[in-house]
Amino acid sequence: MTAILEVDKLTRRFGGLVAVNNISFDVKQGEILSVIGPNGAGKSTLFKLISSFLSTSAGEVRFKGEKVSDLSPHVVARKGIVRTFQETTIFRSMTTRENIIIAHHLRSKASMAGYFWGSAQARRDEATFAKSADEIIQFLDMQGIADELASNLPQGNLRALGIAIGLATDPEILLLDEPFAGMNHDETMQMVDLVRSVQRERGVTVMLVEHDMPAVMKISDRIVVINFGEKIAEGTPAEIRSNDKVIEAYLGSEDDAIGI
Ligand SMILES: Nc1ncnc2c1ncn2[C@@H]1O[C@H](COP(=O)(O)OP(=O)(O)OP(=O)(O)O)[C@@H](O)[C@H]1O
Repeated sequence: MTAILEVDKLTRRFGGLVAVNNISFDVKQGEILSVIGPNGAGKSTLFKLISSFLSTSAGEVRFKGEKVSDLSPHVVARKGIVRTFQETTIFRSMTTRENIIIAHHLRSKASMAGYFWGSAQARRDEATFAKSADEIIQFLDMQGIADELASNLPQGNLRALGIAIGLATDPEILLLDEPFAGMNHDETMQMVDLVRSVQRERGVTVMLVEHDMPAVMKISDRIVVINFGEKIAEGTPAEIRSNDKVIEAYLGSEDDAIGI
């Protein structure tokens, strides 16, 4: 598999603190790659650098060979690197379907003025977006909550809506920030299946940051482990599970053991 994303000697400092220190790894087209590490290891900072929500101190990120670090976040998102947050921006007073339709505007061809005046392009986009939203709703099996207000949805459904919103922007790489946080076992396993189907059936490359080790071990093709801002290991779940440096990093940390 070829690399779709290259993280090359990436560094980010906050004053005297080096939150991400000279980290390099590749993300292969179509894989699910998890980034793990104890609390404060630098995972969120790494994600923010990849999605350009933070500027780099040194090094760069390349998407299909082109440097994307230090561009503005919306430019990076339009190129196809889309980050969903723990609490993705969901309009609570809108329905599931309306939220997904709105999210499509990131890839809209019409200008804002076009929307205001109801241009032909804007009308074409609206029809396309509504059709695509229904297709995403079907794909994620959300028909039962399509017309429900987001404010009425339980946590698990909101998380799935976050993925739906991500898909609406037609991503090539989806960055998921703690997709299983706060979920019980059954909800987590449903979410694991959902993310797997996004990868398998829609060909989306997925990167995720997560603390839930059993879920990480189940879902990941490969795992990158960071500690104190540095990469300490990279490999398959089986390799990571038995890696001495990883076990040592997790011993005495607040996180659960590596899930052996
Ligand atoms: N904006 C900031 N200004 C100063 N320090 C920061 C900033 N953001 C993160 N840090 C520091 O950088 C280090 C890495 O933080 P980061 O949030 O990336 O870790 P993490 O691995 O995501 O942690 P967690 O698992 O607890 O979410 C921490 O010491 C944190 O306090």
